[in-house]
Amino acid sequence: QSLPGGFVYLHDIEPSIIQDIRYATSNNFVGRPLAGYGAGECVVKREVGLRLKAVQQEQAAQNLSLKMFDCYRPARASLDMVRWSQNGHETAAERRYNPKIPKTELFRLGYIASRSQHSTGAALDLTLVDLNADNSGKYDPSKTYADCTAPVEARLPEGSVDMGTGYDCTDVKGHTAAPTISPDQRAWRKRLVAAMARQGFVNYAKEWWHFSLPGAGGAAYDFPIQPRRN
Ligand SMILES: C[C@@H](N)C(=O)N[C@H](C)C(=O)O
Ligand SMILES: [Zn+2]
Repeated sequence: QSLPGGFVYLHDIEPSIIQDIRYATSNNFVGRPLAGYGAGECVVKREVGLRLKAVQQEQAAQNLSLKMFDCYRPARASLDMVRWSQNGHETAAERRYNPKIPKTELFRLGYIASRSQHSTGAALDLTLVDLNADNSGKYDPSKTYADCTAPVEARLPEGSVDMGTGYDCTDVKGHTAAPTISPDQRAWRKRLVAAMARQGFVNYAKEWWHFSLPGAGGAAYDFPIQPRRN
């Protein structure tokens, strides 16, 4: 199954990496699947995939795994995010992701890009999973969770280590060097940043979960993400 532009399915390179591609589901800040996400599959440039495999192999020795939240993002999905930010209303469920900042400000403040590096295949959103921990908590759309800056027990469950905020928490607490997190949370962030850096990935200071591989990008793509064939 060939993809355009040298993209591959991460599962075909390293199936042990956990994938929870949130923009293919309703469990994200928009509250519905985004345009172009026809399947919850992490699609990456081959070089990016090989480096993720190396990170995964190193972490597996400590009983940890990477968990991908977003990989290649079709350009139409970013335009969908722009339209969402301008739709004139904000729900309580949406504000769980941006409790202090109106959604109309998220682009200007750099939390979402209208032309994202994700569309070039050079950017990734991810976290770490402790394979020894109880990761059984599942997101329940009928539940009212606390916002993404709340203690982990009160936030929506993500089945991953406690990084101090949930994924896509557009808040100063989500900044990688935020001073308001606990020593354990800081240690997890440092661990992820260091592991990714050893394979050349660079973290984005405003989002502990967002990394890019300098030089891996190039043109932005808009092909939809489709189910992987076995
Ligand atoms: C929206 C968030 N997950 C993200 O990836 N932000 C960066 C800035 C982007 O949109 O490229
Ligand atoms: Zn990102």
